[in-house]
Amino acid sequence: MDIPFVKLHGLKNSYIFVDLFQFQLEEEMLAPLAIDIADRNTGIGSDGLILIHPSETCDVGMRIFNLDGSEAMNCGNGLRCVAKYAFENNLVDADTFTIQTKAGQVEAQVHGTRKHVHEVTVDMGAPILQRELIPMLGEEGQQVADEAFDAGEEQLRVTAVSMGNPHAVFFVDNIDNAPLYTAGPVITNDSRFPEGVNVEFIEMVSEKEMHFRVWERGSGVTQACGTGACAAVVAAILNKKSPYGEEVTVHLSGGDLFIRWEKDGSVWMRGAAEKTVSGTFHWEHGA
Ligand SMILES: N[C@@H](CCC[C@H](N)C(=O)O)C(=O)O
Repeated sequence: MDIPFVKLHGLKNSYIFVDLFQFQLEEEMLAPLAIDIADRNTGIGSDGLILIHPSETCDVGMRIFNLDGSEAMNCGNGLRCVAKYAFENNLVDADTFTIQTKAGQVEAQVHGTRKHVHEVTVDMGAPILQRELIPMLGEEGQQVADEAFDAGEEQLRVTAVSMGNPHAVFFVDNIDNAPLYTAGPVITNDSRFPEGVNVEFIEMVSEKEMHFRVWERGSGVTQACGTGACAAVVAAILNKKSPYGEEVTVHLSGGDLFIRWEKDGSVWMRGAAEKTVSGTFHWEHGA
């Protein structure tokens, strides 16, 4: 089977995109295709697969599969890439439009021209803070902010936030010493998070600036995570390290994102999206 694809990335968090406006895939193909196409040794190489599809409720729809073939409900960097692709390929009429995700609807505004969108702002909606909705086991009805968290060799404090997908945020004094490769793969599968969790380590530089590293559920260490950056800024505000309503610069391994959380309202994400490669993936297993 020959599958047309485009590779885009948001701050080097890269995905292979298949446009289902033009090409059809069967449901049972999606998880195995994600594993094969994203494989860095035998496939194209990326952090996962994203499908851009027609939607009955929004201008365009997005589905995201991690490197291990698991499907996630949301992807911030993916949303900016989908917005860039949709506008540059005339799938949408205006520079502001809606995108359907499995976590709900968001609104994106592209910055640039039909030939080249360089930046996208997304209204990511309100964060979900109630423990059982993240979901995280424990006493229901409460927020999880600065709670003691036994991670085996590490005694940490967690703030848990869902941006449609679950995030466990840990503040550290020095990002270079964060236990990303040791605690990351353990916490992501911790039974206190029944659906797994994305794990973020944050060093605050000032009220409006932070360093960020992530171990993503289903993909491992990536260069950036858009929903993770949103969750990190929400966590900083819940812990009174940052103010409501002000843009916070998040320094990720792959570049910067600009995040703002309005009190009792939406989280706004602004950042780059770039296209690098396009072509046809000849998928032996799909033949
Ligand atoms: N990189 C993404 C998040 C992708 C999904 C995540 N690994 C999950 O399983 O929830 C982003 O930019 O938000």
